[in-house]
Amino acid sequence: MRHAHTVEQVRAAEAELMARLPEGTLMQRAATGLAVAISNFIGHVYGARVVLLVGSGDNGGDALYAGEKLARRGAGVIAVLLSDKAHPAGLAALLVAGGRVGSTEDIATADVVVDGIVGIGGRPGLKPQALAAVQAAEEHGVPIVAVDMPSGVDVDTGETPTEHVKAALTVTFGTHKICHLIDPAAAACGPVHLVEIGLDLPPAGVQSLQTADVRALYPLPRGESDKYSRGVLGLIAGSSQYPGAAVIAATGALAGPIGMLRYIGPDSVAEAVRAAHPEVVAGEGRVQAWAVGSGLGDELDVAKVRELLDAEEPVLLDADGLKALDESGDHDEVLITPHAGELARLLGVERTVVEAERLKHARMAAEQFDVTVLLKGSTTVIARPDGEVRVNTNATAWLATAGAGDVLAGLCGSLLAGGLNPLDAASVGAYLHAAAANLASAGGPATAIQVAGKVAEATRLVLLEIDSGG
Ligand SMILES: NC(=O)C1=CN([C@@H]2O[C@H](COP(=O)(O)OP(=O)(O)OC[C@H]3O[C@@H](n4cnc5c(N)ncnc54)[C@H](O)[C@@H]3O)[C@@H](O)[C@H]2O)[C@@H](O)CC1
Ligand SMILES: [K+]
Repeated sequence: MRHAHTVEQVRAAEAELMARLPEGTLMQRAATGLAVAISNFIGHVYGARVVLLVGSGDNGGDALYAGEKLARRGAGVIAVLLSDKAHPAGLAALLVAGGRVGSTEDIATADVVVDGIVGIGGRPGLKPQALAAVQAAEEHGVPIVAVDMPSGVDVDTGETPTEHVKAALTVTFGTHKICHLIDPAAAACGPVHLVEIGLDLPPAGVQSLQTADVRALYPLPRGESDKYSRGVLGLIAGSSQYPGAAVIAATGALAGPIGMLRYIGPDSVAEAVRAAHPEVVAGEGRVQAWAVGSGLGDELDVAKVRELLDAEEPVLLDADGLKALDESGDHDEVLITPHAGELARLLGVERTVVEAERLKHARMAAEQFDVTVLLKGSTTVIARPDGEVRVNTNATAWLATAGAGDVLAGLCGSLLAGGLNPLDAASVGAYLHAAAANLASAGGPATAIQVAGKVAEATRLVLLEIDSGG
């Protein structure tokens, strides 16, 4: 599990640890890890040209001490001081090691720029001198390694209301922060490298499943399992307008853990589903969970969906089905899978607002409708009504293709029917969906059906303990 803590949690853990260690120990741990990560990033140290952007806080201190270590190994290190309060001991150490103070002009010929402008003490945005330095790096194509996080992002929300650094690598300390996992800030981090500094942290409110977590949660068939005990999913999807959605959702569902899929919908669509998957049973019967909504268009039967929402079986509500959701009733076992536009409609706000503040709106909808929300996007945010959040960060941008959401709905529905609770079904489903997309895409385009076709292989790799980069 990858954990992301709030600034307040990190500060408390740091204070507790600092009280037990000699002064400066934590910063030395951070700076040592940072220097190693920078040297790995540029591939050589001797003769490398490193420019540090140094703000007024300890984030700048980390950069200065890392610069000192690189200078001792023969790098040419130049500090651009963005404040007259740059960490005095760190600056002295850099100068003793042979580094020097320079200006924004030095950026043009640098191999790497180190962003020590602000860390967890920073407010969103960049002041003019910092912005000019960052723009110089961008203009000259010099990669930026961010210390702790790209300066200018909102650390605790992942929002980027104004100018911020776009890093090629982020080196963070002790734990991940929320901005590393939630877009749009996550997209500005590049790969995130975690340096352990020994913090003792409380449970995190935002987490991200890794391969081992998915393996531990996945519902496995047992020796005595039959098609019913493995779980039966009822699928209500597709319409004369969008028959393909039913076929694609069924493909996603059958790639999950269920023993049987029942399809309920117009005869012509049922025929298409059974032509693609002869094993599907058409018509009502006992199910362990429902997946409702993909491609229903205006054939949505609101009364029927509300009846299902009020019944005991877990329900996944997708796409057009979301129009049947209201705030009344007990929705403990309901999982909704909107994209930003659908969530915006549910909450009565603009889509752009949801895209800019994804964590906030996923949590808001979860609380307001008393459901688990899976907000689709480049990073998928899954929020429970009690505020617990899981994030899936590994999707390829090639997954933004028609029908991909139907695959996800079928797969998550299948996991619900297999016995997972909505939070686990959503997070395992999002992980395997992204892993399947990575296999299907392999760096190029892929259709939704091709993604669905790779879910079984992605699952096999997870169960065999092979990290497929999902
Ligand atoms: N506290 C610790 O034990 C450790 C801290 N570490 C580093 O220390 C950082 C936190 O240091 P600080 O608490 O000093 O905070 P920062 O280094 O984030 O800097 C805060 C300072 O920047 C100013 N500031 C805020 N927003 C700004 C903006 N947008 N533009 C320009 N200036 C702005 C504030 O007035 C404040 O003086 C961490 O992110 C991490 O890099 C690491 O060394 C690990 C150990
Ligand atoms: K930074």
